[in-house]
Amino acid sequence: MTQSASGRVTREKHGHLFLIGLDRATKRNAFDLDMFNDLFVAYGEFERDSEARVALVFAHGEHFTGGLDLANIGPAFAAGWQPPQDSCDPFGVFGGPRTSKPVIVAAQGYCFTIGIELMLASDVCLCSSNARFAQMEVQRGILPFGGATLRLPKIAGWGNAMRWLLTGDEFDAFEAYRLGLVQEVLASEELMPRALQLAERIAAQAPLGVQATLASARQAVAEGEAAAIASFATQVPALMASEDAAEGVRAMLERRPGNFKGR
Ligand SMILES: CC(C)(COP(=O)([O-])OP(=O)(O)OC[C@H]1O[C@@H](n2cnc3c(N)ncnc32)[C@H](O)[C@@H]1OP(=O)(O)O)[C@@H](O)C(=O)NCCC(=O)NCCSC(=O)C[C@@H](O)C[N+](C)(C)C
Repeated sequence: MTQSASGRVTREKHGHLFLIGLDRATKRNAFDLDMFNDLFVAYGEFERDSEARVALVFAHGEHFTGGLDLANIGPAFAAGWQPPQDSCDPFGVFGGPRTSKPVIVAAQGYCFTIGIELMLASDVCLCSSNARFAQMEVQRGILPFGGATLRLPKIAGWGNAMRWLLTGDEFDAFEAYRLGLVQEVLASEELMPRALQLAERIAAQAPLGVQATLASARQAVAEGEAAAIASFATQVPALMASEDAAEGVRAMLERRPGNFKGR
């Protein structure tokens, strides 16, 4: 396991998995500027790591995050914060590229504001049954500018999103499931084993196919179906000509799992 420059974000590799851990547990993993920057850097490392196929973001300690450490980070935003060099944007709203590979989030305990927004920008999210969520910016005199206004109405529907965005009230794991924010609710001790299992399952699939699937779905959501359909013209021939597509056919005929290389 390696630590980020500030010691706030751990990185660990398990085969094709890239584990990113929020590590400021004594402060309920509240994001100060160092931690915020380090998360961007960790996503950049994941993106550039040719062996890493899936990232799993989790939190050390009992809570995912208590949100932004406003006193520390507020001035940086007021001064026009810019992403660190060679980083990727975990939220997809702060500038810089997003990672092209899938990200799974496993959350427990408090999962406030930026924690929800990290989930909304990720691909599959799990939480433990003790998780508590709140997008509480309106209680702090600001708005959720980390993606919740863009994405929660899309996944949860207008009224469901406004119920929580306009009050900042807390909601529980089962409401998060109903809203579509998380795909599974688990007992605390099952959270990480299940998240790892799911990450392994995705990592075992053909990487180029996984990334193309993600890119196509993202494009359809952001730019509409016509744009995503137009991209098939380049995506499909490139994938069909890949070594992994040939291996996929061989594996099917030989009735065995594919052994994919990502090329
Ligand atoms: C999370 C919490 C419910 C936990 O309560 P607890 O009783 O279990 O623990 P605690 O004693 O309150 O906290 C433990 C330590 O953790 C610190 N801490 C907890 N949350 C923090 C936070 N958000 N910022 C800084 N420190 C925070 C506490 O100050 C404290 O530090 P200390 O031991 O040195 O006194 C409680 O601490 C709390 O309400 N924290 C504040 C939550 C909050 O207001 N978060 C900011 C919301 S606004 C926000 O996130 C901005 C966001 O919109 C930006 N973006 C759009 C980009 C996402």
